[in-house]
Amino acid sequence: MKIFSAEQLYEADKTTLEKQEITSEALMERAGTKIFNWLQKRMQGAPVKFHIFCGIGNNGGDGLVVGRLLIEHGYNVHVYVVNCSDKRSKNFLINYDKIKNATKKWPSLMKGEDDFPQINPDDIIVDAIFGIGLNRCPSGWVKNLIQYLNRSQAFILAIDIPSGLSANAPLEDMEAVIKANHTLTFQTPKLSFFLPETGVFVSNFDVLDIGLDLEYLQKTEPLAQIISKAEAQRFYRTREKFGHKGTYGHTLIIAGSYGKIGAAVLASTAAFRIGAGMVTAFVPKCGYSILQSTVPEAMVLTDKEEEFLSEITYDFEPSAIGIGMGIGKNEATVSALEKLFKNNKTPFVIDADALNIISENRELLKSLPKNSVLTPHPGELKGLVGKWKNDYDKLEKVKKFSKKHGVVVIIKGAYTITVFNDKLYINSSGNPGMATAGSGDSLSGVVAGLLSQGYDALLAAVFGVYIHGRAGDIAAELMGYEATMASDIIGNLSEAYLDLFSKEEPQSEPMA
Ligand SMILES: NC(=O)C1=CN([C@@H]2O[C@H](COP(=O)(O)OP(=O)(O)OC[C@H]3O[C@@H](n4cnc5c(N)ncnc54)[C@H](O)[C@@H]3O)[C@@H](O)[C@H]2O)[C@@H](O)CC1
Ligand SMILES: Nc1ncnc2c1ncn2[C@@H]1O[C@H](COP(=O)(O)OP(=O)(O)O)[C@@H](O)[C@H]1O
Ligand SMILES: [K+]
Repeated sequence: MKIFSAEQLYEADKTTLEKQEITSEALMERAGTKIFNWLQKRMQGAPVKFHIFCGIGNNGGDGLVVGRLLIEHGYNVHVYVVNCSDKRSKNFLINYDKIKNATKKWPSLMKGEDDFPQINPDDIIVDAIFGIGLNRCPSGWVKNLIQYLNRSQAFILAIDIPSGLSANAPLEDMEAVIKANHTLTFQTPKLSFFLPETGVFVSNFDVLDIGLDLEYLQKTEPLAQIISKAEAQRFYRTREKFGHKGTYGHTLIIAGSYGKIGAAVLASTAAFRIGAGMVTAFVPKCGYSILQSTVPEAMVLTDKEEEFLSEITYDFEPSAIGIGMGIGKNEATVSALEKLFKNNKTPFVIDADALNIISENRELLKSLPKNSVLTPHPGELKGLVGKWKNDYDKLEKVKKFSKKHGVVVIIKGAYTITVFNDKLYINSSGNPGMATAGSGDSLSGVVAGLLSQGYDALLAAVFGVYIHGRAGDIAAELMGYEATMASDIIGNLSEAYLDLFSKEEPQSEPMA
């Protein structure tokens, strides 16, 4: 699924009106009806009280449509106009008249704090104050209203986007945003939903298809692409009947130091489970018997040093190298890394301490093999690209870094984002149960294992992140978030593969 900017959505809106020969009023009715149907399906006429807060633009117009439809179906509804300006939009005004014709209970005009209504914790708030047309931070009594609604404990359903949040621009005032319990967004989710600073205001969301022009949506280059099952299915490469272990490559995992040999175990196992034909682990001497007994399928090479890596030598041609997990930052390791980078054209996955070493020895950036996949968590990323002002600034910095060094960067976290040049791929799988030691090591093994099977760097990154997250989801379904450990994620890579082509259970009946 594509993510479009607010500007592109306005353009899509315009194209839709022209091509479908409908009025903007009809499109708003369509959008409001979708919201109403969503609510009706869940509420089934329940006598709960709805408070609908409408701004004076088209987001407010949507709120008025929802209010009218709820009233017509007998719900207990109170509609408020958050009257922050006289510049009401045309479709707001049309729907303001329509709601006045539908009920004697006209919307209340709010002009300040004195007009704030009483809201009980078991009421429902519909937030239609601002949509994607937000052009400045909410301030004054409108900001106070937003805070008042957030404090109410009532369930907040945001229309299109929580009011105060921009679709694709940074947040200026954290205190002036609706903290929605659920958001119903039109046509495509907005970029802000997926970034840690702004995503917290959205929590859950559903996308409602309002039938914007398909051709426009298909041909327009999006801000970002969401990777879910449908995309992952397209990336998957089938195993050949006459394939042999050589066909699926030989992954070299260079990892571990004294006390952190587990990182090598996890990455090597993950590389096998994702389908690498062979795996060799290169570890300090102290890792030898650990590797041989925990991953008997792997071959093991050891450094001359007992506790850390100092000279990386091997006598075969790996098809991919995963390096850095748990290696520490010993001086000897730094020069071993430098030599390895300079003398290699093998596809690399670079993780953890290898990233920290690069950050602290910037000249290493020059010998970074092109098309490497870098897998930083936020702390490691800061070392690579410097501090950022906000999440949007972070994305720009990473795009620049990716372009300059010709590498793929996986920004790990909830909604891991893979960046290649100026393209963004947002992962949809994964869960907070994966916030556990070693889950990053297993991701590095997964991506290295895919590279060695011939997936190119970008595909290995994007597909690997999806499958890893899906394995984490399946693990968490079985064990719960808290109990999930990195080895459970690896153990469920098999299920994640099988799930890729399993028939989807129907999740809900089609909307009325
Ligand atoms: N583009 C589309 O495809 C569709 C959009 N629709 C709705 O239209 C919305 C966008 O409508 P609009 O462009 O009218 O914009 P909004 O309704 O989001 O708000 C814009 C209005 O609020 C004012 N405003 C913005 N920020 C403010 C602030 N901080 N304090 C006070 N006033 C502020 C603006 O000056 C303008 O008058 C969408 O979010 C969606 O809900 C739907 O009706 C259906 C189709
Ligand atoms: N809240 C979350 N939701 C989804 N995925 C998460 C979440 N927290 C962590 N993850 C995933 O878990 C992995 C953690 O990696 P990392 O921090 O490097 O762990 P470690 O260094 O301990 O191996 C990443 O793939 C990340 O995307
Ligand atoms: K809103």
